[in-house]
Amino acid sequence: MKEILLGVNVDHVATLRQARGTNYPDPVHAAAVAEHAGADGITIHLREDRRHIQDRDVYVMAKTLQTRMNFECAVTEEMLAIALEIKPAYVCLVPEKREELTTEGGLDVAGQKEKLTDAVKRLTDAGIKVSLFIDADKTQIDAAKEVGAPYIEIHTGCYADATTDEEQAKELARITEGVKYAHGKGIIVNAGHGLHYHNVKPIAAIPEIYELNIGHAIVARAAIDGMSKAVSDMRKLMKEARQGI
Ligand SMILES: CC(=O)[C@@H](O)[C@H](O)COP(=O)(O)O
Ligand SMILES: NCC(=O)COP(=O)(O)O
Repeated sequence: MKEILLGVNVDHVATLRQARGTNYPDPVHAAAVAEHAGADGITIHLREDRRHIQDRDVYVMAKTLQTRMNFECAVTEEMLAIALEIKPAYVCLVPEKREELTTEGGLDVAGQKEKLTDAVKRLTDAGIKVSLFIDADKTQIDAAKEVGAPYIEIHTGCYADATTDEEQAKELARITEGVKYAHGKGIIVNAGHGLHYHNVKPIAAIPEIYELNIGHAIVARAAIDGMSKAVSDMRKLMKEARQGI
């Protein structure tokens, strides 16, 4: 069965740095260690409120990453200008609310097709592969196809936040159906948000998923075991899931 790729999100290395306004820990350093440990790519989310990743981190990583950058950002002129300047391999357009603790849901593509068609075209014309961070919802998947996005990233937050086995099974079924529906339409399907060492395998086992973007849980594990082991342990779980172990 095809290997599933791992994008390591280093946002929360920057959260620890911002907590004290120091210059350590450096997400640039963390990204290099994650790449050495086998990460297939590095994801960073430059939020409008700069609560964790800073502009400096983006510009430095644009020069130092050995794998590839998945630049997550809101659909604003400010962020599109930065993306068009650094030209990362990937841009993932995500919804953002300043008051949110973390990303709460998927982008409403269906409700802003014209704006997203324009953003996707501008980024694609610059040679950037565009992904849309959406819920496992057929209307949103159809809209993603309509606006020309070659990739989507299915939001796995409700699956991760489920409080009962029944709810988690229902969310897994919903994600699985959405992944297969999108794949059937020729979209390359990633997934992420809230995945950790005890819930990743059922998602990684979905054969049509191309890549998982995982951050908070890896950074948390790195605080105990180090980034290298945190990344290699996650990759091992994902590989086992694909092998049906
Ligand atoms: C879009 C997504 O799921 C992640 O990038 C998530 O946003 C991590 O960053 P926060 O924890 O700041 O939301
Ligand atoms: N798009 C998901 C991501 O980049 C990481 O989300 P999380 O693992 O930090 O919840």
